[in-house]
Amino acid sequence: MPDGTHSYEVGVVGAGYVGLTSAACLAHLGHRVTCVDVDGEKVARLRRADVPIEEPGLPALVGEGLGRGVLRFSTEFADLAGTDAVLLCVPTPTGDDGGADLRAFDRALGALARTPRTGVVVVKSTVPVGTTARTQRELGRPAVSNPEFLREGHAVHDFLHPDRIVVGGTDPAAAELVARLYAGLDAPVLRTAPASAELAKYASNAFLALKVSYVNVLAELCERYGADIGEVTGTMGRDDRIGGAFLAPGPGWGGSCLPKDTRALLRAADDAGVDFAVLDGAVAANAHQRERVVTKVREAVTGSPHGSLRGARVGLLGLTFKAGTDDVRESPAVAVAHRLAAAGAHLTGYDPGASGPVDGVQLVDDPVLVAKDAACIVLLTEWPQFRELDWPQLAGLAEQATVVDCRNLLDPAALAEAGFGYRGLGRS
Ligand SMILES: NC(=O)c1ccc[n+]([C@@H]2O[C@H](COP(=O)([O-])OP(=O)(O)OC[C@H]3O[C@@H](n4cnc5c(N)ncnc54)[C@H](O)[C@@H]3O)[C@@H](O)[C@H]2O)c1
Ligand SMILES: O=c1ccn([C@@H]2O[C@H](COP(=O)(O)OP(=O)(O)O[C@H]3O[C@H](CO)[C@@H](O)[C@H](O)[C@H]3O)[C@@H](O)[C@H]2O)c(=O)[nH]1
Repeated sequence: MPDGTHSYEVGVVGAGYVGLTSAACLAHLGHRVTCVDVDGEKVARLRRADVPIEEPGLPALVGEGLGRGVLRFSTEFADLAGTDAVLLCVPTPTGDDGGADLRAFDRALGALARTPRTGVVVVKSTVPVGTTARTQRELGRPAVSNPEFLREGHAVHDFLHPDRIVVGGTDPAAAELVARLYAGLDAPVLRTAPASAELAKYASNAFLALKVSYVNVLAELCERYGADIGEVTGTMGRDDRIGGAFLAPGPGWGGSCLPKDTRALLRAADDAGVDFAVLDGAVAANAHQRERVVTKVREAVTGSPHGSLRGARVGLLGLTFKAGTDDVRESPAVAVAHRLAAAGAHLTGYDPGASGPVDGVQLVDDPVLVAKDAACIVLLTEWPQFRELDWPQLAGLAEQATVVDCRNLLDPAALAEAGFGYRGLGRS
């Protein structure tokens, strides 16, 4: 262990993006970690160091932990007995009323209640305000809110190099123990009330959503007034108060977190009788953005924003919700695909990482093939390799097609030279 740090017995519940990353990284930081998941098949794979998700650096860390005997996987909560702290990293998806569905979380709490000697309960799942206090009451042992801010595709890096570590607890000894789990990291530890920690997580994700919606509407304005979105955001981003990140227009924000957390925050605001119209607006703008992409495809194929796509061949580049992940949960690319399919288009799609089939899309294993007989190619995910495609070769397969570049990834001049029409977002 590095100087000033202590090795703990740590339990992790849930071996997904957050749980598996936390387990492997905490083992790397010198703790002894037991990770429990209800999915027996996943646990069996992990015991063989076979990591089921695409995250750079994660297979190496899992292999390292298993090899050193400081990381183990189990389906049994009983194996968490004797731990100093247990991190809850189970899903909290959207429920029927838009708020967080806490059924998996409550099942994990029930199992933990029946497991002796499991120390501090660390709430890492994103949960509504009050959940950590309720956990402490129900289990009769200290609970601490410790929200996670890692991004998919950068999970290991973000876990090991966080901007901040939030520790929200009312029991000083428990909060101190949680802070010490991360003693090997160079990051400020923010001690807060549990409610503040819980709300800060939702507030951060909703603010990111707001920022992207803002820029997507700006891109539409740029098109109307002949301005260039890259020049506009380049200017905005130089202002430290605004910051240059999260200013890239796209087909809308998606993924497993921003949409569900925005809905949960709106539900919480509604329950509290607080008008959060600014966030309602961001959600509406996000739905509009998908329609805007479909309208661009109609224009590209028929010359009219209202033209029919029935029978039109459309090629899709990218299906994941962003580049660098295999995750298609709430992917805007998939949402656009479903709208195009409903409008009668025949869809071919390619993605270098997507983890499964997408309804209505015929998947091909070579990106060039999406161009075959296509009237339009829609670039939906910003995989950098799409820039390097042999665009003249694609143009040869597609007769007089237009590329709708929903990530402003490509060079319009190079595409024109290859023989493609080009439409980006907020650029001419
Ligand atoms: N994915 C992210 O980038 C991210 C980042 C920060 C926070 N979060 C939050 O972290 C939580 C987990 O998200 P995730 O993306 O890691 O989920 P995930 O779906 O990738 O993984 C969750 C895992 O929990 C397991 N599980 C479900 N119920 C269980 C139970 N009762 N006992 C034991 N295991 C159980 C599942 O089998 C699954 O392997 C959510 O609250 C999410 O909002 C996610
Ligand atoms: O300038 C931008 C930045 C992002 N996006 C889109 O916004 C969505 C979300 O992207 P990102 O935030 O990178 O994805 P996640 O991996 O889901 O990470 C978010 O959600 C996690 C789960 O809560 C948090 O931990 C992270 O801090 C938070 O960034 C994706 O569809 C992106 O394509 C844009 O369109 N333009």
